[in-house]
Amino acid sequence: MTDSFLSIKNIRKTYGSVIAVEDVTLDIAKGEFLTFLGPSGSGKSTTLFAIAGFEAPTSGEVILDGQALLDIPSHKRNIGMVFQRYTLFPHLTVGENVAFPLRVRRKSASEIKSKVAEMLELVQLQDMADRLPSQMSGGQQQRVALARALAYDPPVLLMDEPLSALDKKLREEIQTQIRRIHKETGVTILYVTHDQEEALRLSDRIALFNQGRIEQVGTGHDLYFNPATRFVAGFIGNSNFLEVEAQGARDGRAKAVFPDGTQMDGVPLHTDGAGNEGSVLMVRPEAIRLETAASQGAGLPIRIFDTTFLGDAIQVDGRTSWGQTVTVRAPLSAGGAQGAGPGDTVNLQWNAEESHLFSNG
Ligand SMILES: Nc1ncnc2c1ncn2[C@@H]1O[C@H](COP(=O)(O)OP(=O)(O)OP(=O)(O)O)[C@@H](O)[C@H]1O
Repeated sequence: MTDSFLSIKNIRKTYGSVIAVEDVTLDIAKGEFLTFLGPSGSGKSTTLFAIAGFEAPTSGEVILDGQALLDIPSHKRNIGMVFQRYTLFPHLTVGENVAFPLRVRRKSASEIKSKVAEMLELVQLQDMADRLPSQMSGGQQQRVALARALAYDPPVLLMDEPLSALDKKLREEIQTQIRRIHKETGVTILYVTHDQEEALRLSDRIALFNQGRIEQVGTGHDLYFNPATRFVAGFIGNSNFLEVEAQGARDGRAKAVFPDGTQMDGVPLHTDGAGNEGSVLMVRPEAIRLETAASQGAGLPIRIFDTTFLGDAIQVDGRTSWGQTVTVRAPLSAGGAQGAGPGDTVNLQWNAEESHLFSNG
């Protein structure tokens, strides 16, 4: 990305012998909504805290709008923050909470008044200015925290799992509000979550963390359809991983040869990250078509051991001749399981470019 607004360069953080963040480099555009997604302990919060100034990284640089941030103390970085635990001042009303950062910045009384009104309207809490935080629900408190963080028009807003304490329905409601507020204000947002659905719903781009590194950065679409590594393919959405040999690698593609001799040409080939042996072919359950043996279609034969009705689709679970389990999601609109059930053998087909080979060999 050429128009980098926030640059994170080679951030590394160690605690004694623990490597919390190994080496993170990332450019974020002005107005972008970028999410750090990844399993617990993968280094998301540590990276965010380095930008916030709560924890100095062991090495690396952070540049915001041309200015080096790491030598500036946290409270002078002018960055907005919203965290998991409600961090409102309990003895101040909602209005006073939102006014707080403006008072610290010595804004005039009239400016504070109009800004507080504007912010409460933005988070749709205009009728609650006089309440205390303890008189509000968790979701409302997080919206006040958001209003307070945005009150002084920070160039960047950092959010660390802000919705993880809320139930699913409330989370989805506030996600919709966060999207709207991002559109209306144009603020650059860095958001941390371990919930892939939340990341897909909110983000322009996602940086997927694993063991202190970013495995891939891209749109949700990129990560879902073009995963760069086995880890990305396994973390986002559902995938089948099948044992395979990759042969005749050429121009980023190879032939997949399964243990039963079934072959598929022209599968996109990726060199996988460290820690994985051999080769696997990854294919999504919904990318697979079923051919019943009667139609004599080619493909990878499996023996079905279970079918499940999912409403709009049938889930078909089967086993290859060498004992690997495969899951297929067969839409009813495309004929569902084609009349096949447990005990039947069917052939699986898919377009080569809708699968991926990950290989270290
Ligand atoms: N103060 C600390 N002392 C020692 N190790 C730490 C410290 N803070 C974090 N770590 C370790 O650094 C690694 C990264 O932690 P971090 O909190 O950044 O992960 P995360 O991806 O944000 O996880 P979560 O989703 O659980 O918050 C973890 O292994 C963690 O145990």
